[in-house]
Amino acid sequence: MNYKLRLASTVLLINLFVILLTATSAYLGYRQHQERAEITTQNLAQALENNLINSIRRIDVSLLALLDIDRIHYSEHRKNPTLMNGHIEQIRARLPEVDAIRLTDKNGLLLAGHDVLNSASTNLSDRPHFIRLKNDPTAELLISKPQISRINNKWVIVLARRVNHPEGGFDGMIFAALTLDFISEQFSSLNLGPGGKVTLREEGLGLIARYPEPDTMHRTIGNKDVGPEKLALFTSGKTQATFRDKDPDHLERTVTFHKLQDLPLYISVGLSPSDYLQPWRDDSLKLAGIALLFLLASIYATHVQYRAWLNQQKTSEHIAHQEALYHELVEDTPMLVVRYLPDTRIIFGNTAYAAFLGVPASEITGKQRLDFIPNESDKEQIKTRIAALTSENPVAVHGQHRAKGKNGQMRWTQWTDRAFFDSTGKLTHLQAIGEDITEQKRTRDIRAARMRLMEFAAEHSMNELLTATLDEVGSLTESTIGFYHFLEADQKTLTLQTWSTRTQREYCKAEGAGRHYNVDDAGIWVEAVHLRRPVIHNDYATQENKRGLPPGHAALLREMVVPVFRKGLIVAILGVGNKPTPYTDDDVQVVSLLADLAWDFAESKRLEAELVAMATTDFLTGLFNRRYFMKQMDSELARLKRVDITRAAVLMLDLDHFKRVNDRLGHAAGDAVLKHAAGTLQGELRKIDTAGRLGGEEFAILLLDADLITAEIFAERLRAKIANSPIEYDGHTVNITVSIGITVLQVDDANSETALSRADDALYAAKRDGRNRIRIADVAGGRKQESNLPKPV
Ligand SMILES: Nc1nc2c(ncn2[C@@H]2O[C@H](COP(=O)(O)OP(=O)(O)OP(=O)(O)O)[C@@H](O)[C@H]2O)c(=O)[nH]1
Repeated sequence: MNYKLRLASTVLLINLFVILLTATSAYLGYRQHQERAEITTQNLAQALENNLINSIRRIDVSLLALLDIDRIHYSEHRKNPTLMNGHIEQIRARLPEVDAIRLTDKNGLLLAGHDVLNSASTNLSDRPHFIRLKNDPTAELLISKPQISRINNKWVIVLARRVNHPEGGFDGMIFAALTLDFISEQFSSLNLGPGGKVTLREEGLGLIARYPEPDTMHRTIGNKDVGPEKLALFTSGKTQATFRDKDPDHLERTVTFHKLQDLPLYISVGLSPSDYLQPWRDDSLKLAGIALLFLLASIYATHVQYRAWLNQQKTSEHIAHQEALYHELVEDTPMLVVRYLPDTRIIFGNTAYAAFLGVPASEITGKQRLDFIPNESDKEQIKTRIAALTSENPVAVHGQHRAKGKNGQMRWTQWTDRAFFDSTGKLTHLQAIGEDITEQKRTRDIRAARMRLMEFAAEHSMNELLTATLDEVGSLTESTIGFYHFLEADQKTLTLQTWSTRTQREYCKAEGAGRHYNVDDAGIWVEAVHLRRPVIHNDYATQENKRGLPPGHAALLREMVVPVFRKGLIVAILGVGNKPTPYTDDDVQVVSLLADLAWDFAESKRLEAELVAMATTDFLTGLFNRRYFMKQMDSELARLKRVDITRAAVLMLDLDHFKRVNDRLGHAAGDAVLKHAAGTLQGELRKIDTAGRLGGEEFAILLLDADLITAEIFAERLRAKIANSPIEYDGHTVNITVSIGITVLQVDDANSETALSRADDALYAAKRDGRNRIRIADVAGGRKQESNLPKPV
């Protein structure tokens, strides 16, 4: 049942009940007043009956007494009837209701009694009661119909008795006359109310007396008009009844109709409902008024209530609509939405949030938001953020923290928390909207790491760069172990390259850098090479193929190794280990990216080194080329010019009769001789010295911190070494010698070429002088000097 119908029926029922109650109460009141009226009429009728009967009995007794007196004094009274008057007056004085008592003779002529003397000729023989008394010797007291007295013209009724002659026979009538006025007066003493009515009727229903008396009373005396009820009752012979009747005067009354015992008189007492029901009417009207007021009040209250309900309905609908919109919005958004209480108990989490946590949406409510945040510092951070929200400062707060996502994965999330307060300023709940920024953060972190590594690469060696890469990978994946090893093109030989700083510090007690390692001899950490894909061992202890760890290696909980591919071949592997939580595909992505980057850096470092080498080195002998050698000389000469205290010697060398080797044994043999000579030469140098091949079979040496004497000693040692180191080539023993020209750099030298040509001149001198010997340039005047050292044999 809808509210409207329920409200209407409730109010209707209440009102029906009130109306019923009012009606019942009114009806009962009516019944009570009606019954009371009936009882009152009965009591009044009874009282009147008693009064009248008493009077009549007293009058009758008085008449009988007078008859007795008359019988005793019969003869005297008949002789002088006035004698009787004294007795009559004496008795009448005790009967105030009686107007007159009189005596007639047998012919109806008045003999004695009140005013009889003045009306002696009055004859009553025609009166019906006289005739009846005359004719009926057994007649008792007779009551006449109302009649007008022939003596004083008053309306009276007469109570008469037969007078018998002492010797028998009718001898007249004694009677008492009651004025109707007197009876009416008796009635007037009753309090019947304005509509009340009392009547006395004789046996033929003729009216004797009535109260209130109408103005035309004399015309209504003897009137037999009665109400239908009364008539029916009378006809049925009943002597007493109480009923509602409508009188000929058209007034309805409650009437008690009573026959006066054995007397031929009927008394009727009627009370008008308009009188006795007046208090009931007043009460009922009041009650009805109250009921009406209640009805109106209830209708008004219902109306107000209904309006309020309608408003409430509208508000509820509006709120429900807003709620639906909010839920739709919140459920459709890919953002994570969670509403929670100040103690972080969740009251709502959207689908995206549930999916993020990997918890069924239905189970989220009631859980603590902090339960999904494993990191203690993050928890503290959130509590601080919540505390910062007050009703005075209700702005949203932003922050990032880690959260335990689906399958226990650690995810980075970014949140905006907003607080809601009630009207008293009390914090009721909070709403946080967030997103999973793990990918973004990873991309950002990787980009930052790349930038750092690129900067780092410019200033550091390949190995330093690889270590730095491993340190970055370690912090991105929360790993405490990291290693980077190269794989040769045979895909079998690993070259142990480097480890992360932390690994070197905490784990790798065994030295292994540069060691070659056969893939087939390695443990499961090289599975990535066998399987040619990234491999994760999240529970290292349960792995069957592990071969154990070298002594001094800390326990390995879990590891992940990714291969680096170039042109279909694995060129390197990067491994990490001991992350506190399991490694995931996300880690593979991070590690792969940086491993690749590291390889590219390593490659470019290698190429760079190659290019440098190519630019400075003679490809056949491995000595520096002419350009580089001259550059070294330039810088040394510049230093000399700058400081003027440094010393440097320059040696020019040329193999003797080298052409013959070529001619005799071929060009390859010549190359071999050149290499051999270069090797011997290089072997004699200190680290600070520089040797270069200037072209063909011509070499040069720059000896730092050396004067002519030192240079000469060195040159001689070199000459002797070469001369005494024949080379075996293709079954031939090739003996070679070398001629050397020496000079020193001088502040005055215009450039390197100046010094070099001086040495070259000395060399030419050595050749000219017979080869396999040393000549020193005359630095002062450019004169060639022969060496003081022993001559070659
Ligand atoms: N095998 C070989 N021969 C070279 C190379 N560069 C130059 N030569 C040869 O070295 C020889 C140099 O000959 P020459 O300049 O006549 O000098 P020589 O035969 O050593 O005689 P002297 O210097 O006078 O003792 C030439 O035959 C060049 O072809 C090289 O890189 N390899």
